[in-house]
Amino acid sequence: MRTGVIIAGGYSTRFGEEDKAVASLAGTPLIRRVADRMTGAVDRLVVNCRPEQTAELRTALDGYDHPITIAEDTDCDEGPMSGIMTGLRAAETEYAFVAACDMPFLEPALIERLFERAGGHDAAVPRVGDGWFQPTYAVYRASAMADACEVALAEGSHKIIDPLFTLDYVVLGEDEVSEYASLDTFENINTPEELARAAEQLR
Ligand SMILES: Nc1nc2c(ncn2[C@@H]2O[C@H](COP(=O)(O)OP(=O)(O)OP(=O)(O)O)[C@@H](O)[C@H]2O)c(=O)[nH]1
Ligand SMILES: [Mg+2]
Repeated sequence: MRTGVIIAGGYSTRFGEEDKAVASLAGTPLIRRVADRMTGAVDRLVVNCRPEQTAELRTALDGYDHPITIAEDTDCDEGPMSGIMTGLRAAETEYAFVAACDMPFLEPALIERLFERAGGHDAAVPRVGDGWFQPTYAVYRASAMADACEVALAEGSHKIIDPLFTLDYVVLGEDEVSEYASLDTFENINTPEELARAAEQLR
């Protein structure tokens, strides 16, 4: 059994007034597009958000066969690492794929590969280009990563990559990633302009 965790507790400040998680990407709420891209590779979903987002996100995610657990932040605005921790704590499977709510071009084949490569380790994470890790497009052993995030947060770190470095992790380099996905798969949406461009790509 595999869980897909979507992190959505951010404030979308670059996006503007609207919560980007529910902004319309070619007619579909962004988070629903992300869930659509995940459901082929996982059995259940966990969505991390702030309590005030829950109703709207549930509506945006209505109608899936996959069970969906909402994991609300108790400490809000603590950054993505805190969201990953909260989401992974709610996962009931050994391994979970984690993605941000603003990555509409997730590739199920690459998600599958990340699960395969994580087996027997604590994490599998892509690294493409100039050494950029993609910790919000990675598979984790849920309890190990949640514990590592808790330690990092307690130490005052908010750098999302810090907990990974304390784990037994496998890196998927650009060559391996490219066998499964185009590098656009890591694109994330921060502004209305980027959302409009993503809609163009989907036409
Ligand atoms: N739980 C939680 N998730 C967060 C937090 N900050 C960001 N995220 C999530 O982490 C992912 C990447 O973050 P950003 O692209 O910076 O999103 P954001 O913080 O909402 O947007 P900006 O305010 O424009 O930076 C998104 O899925 C966010 O929802 C936070 O403080 N708590
Ligand atoms: Mg942010």
